[in-house]
Amino acid sequence: ACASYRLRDGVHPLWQSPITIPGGSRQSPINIQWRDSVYDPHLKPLEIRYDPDTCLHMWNNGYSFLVEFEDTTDKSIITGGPLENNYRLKQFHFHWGAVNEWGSEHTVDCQVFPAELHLVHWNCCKFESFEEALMDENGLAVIGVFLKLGANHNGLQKLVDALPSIKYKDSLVELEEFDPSCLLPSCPDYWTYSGSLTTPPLSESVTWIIKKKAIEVDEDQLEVFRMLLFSQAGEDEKRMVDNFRPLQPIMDRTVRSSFP
Ligand SMILES: NS(=O)(=O)c1ccc(S(=O)(=O)NCc2cccs2)s1
Ligand SMILES: [Zn+2]
Repeated sequence: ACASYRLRDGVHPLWQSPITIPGGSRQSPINIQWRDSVYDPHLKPLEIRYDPDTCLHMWNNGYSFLVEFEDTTDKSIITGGPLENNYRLKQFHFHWGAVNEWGSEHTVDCQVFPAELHLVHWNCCKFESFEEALMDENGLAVIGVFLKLGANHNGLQKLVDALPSIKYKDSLVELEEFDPSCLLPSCPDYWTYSGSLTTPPLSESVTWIIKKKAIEVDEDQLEVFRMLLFSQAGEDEKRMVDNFRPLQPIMDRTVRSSFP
């Protein structure tokens, strides 16, 4: 197990609820032990087709900030990789720390990153809606991308510039087109495993696809994430930081890699 600054068991400050659920056998996030992952030569390349015109708005939901997409057509989908069907993009969001020393949800060989991006998709072949897909073990697919400190990320800056307008919980700002592909590393390599949502309802319905390569963002960009608030306008201000769930036990799961 990883030596961690993180809260292990008990109550997580973010949700004031137990952070492990009784009977959970495939909870997320987990530590990905590189040497324990198994190369699966049958894994296909992930196919990602996002249409920037499906971008709707960005809002602060009191856990993170999320960019939501119009998911009534197959305009923005992923397929291939470990997936049997097409999955429609619904939203993406981030998790980050109060400081650069931690913030990601998943870790690799116990290495934490300052932040992690999640692109959330639902199985539009088998279900009519995200809410329906949420209830099925193959209902959701989330792509995880680690953020590391480095150069300013030009594509991310467009979102960063709009964050001050959604400082408070439940605030929203319209976005014109945004192409989330700019937030993906060019390297196709990924790990994949069966897991769950990392916030309530913690549904065990997620095929996780964790990109091996991180994207670079600069410190100023992360500092703008940290000026968001968990709290609503008029409440006493609670900075939105450390919105990550502690590591969960891998139980009897195997992480597969798309690369040898
Ligand atoms: N971290 S994660 O990708 O496993 C998700 C947890 C809940 C999700 S949600 O799609 O139900 N939206 C609500 C949200 C809550 C927090 C950020 S978004 S996505
Ligand atoms: Zn997330």
